[in-house]
Amino acid sequence: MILTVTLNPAVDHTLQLEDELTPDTVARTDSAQFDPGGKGINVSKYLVSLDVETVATGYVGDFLGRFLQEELTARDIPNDFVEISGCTRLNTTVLTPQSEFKINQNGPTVDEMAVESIVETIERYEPETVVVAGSLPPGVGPEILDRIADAGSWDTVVDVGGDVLRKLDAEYALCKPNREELAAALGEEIESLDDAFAATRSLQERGFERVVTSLGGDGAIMATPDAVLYTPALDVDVVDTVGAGDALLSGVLADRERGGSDESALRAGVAVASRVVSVSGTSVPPLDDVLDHVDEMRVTAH
Ligand SMILES: O=P(O)(O)OC[C@@]1(O)O[C@H](CO)[C@@H](O)[C@@H]1O
Repeated sequence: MILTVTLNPAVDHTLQLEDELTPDTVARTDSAQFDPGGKGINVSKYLVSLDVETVATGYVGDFLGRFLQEELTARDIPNDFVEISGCTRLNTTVLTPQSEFKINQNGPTVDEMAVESIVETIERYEPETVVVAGSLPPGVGPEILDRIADAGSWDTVVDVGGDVLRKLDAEYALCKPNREELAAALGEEIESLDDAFAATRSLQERGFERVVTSLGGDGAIMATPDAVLYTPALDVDVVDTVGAGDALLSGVLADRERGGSDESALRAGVAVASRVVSVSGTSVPPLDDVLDHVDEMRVTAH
């Protein structure tokens, strides 16, 4: 079972505008979409649709926290959250014909006591894999990741900011940065695909068993102890890219859970991400047939 930990969940508010935003002018729209979100929660949402057993945990508070839990339960996403006193954040995406604007709140402050409650929640489920994904809320430092990774015999997967990645000491089975997070983790510029291959390998050598780098429209890279693999993205119409990295990670984890090879896990990740960018916000498109043609996808070694 894959348990996801979202330390800083969000309600994702998505607004679609027919015109570009203009300063000092009121924009109006009929569309408003609210999805339970935050990176780990999204992974659980996609895993449920991929038929993989999962539970989502993390910190929630106040009316947006209640909304988030109710929505997950209504969508049959198993969840078990730790309640805190602050209010869960509202993250807003504005889609205009030309652009995608994303505004994330920093989130409520979490106190020391709540750290142990999360560890106890994880232990209760005895998961094989724990995925810790998304930003750290105010009050919580990178130590929480090592605490979670060292608390049990599960494989720990991290999808956190590049500066946080530099501060980890425990053993991690997999790390999923995007291009910017990879650059921040290494303190290097990543301009070309070749730079990204070398940087993914460097991060893997710094203590992660595997690193999967999401490159948006350029596809994804996986560095394993033996190889650096690359799969280009599929050619699809993109509505918005919110949740694409989470979808990539879900595909990789779902395939690994079924005993797939590194190549097939990378293909599955790119296939799921390519499907998720075709819907707005972090809603879940049908994923039951998404892995049907992955064998036809190209994987190259670098
Ligand atoms: O502020 P963070 O935690 O880095 O990212 C949060 C977030 O942008 O990530 C998800 C998409 O990946 C959204 O559901 C959510 O709003």
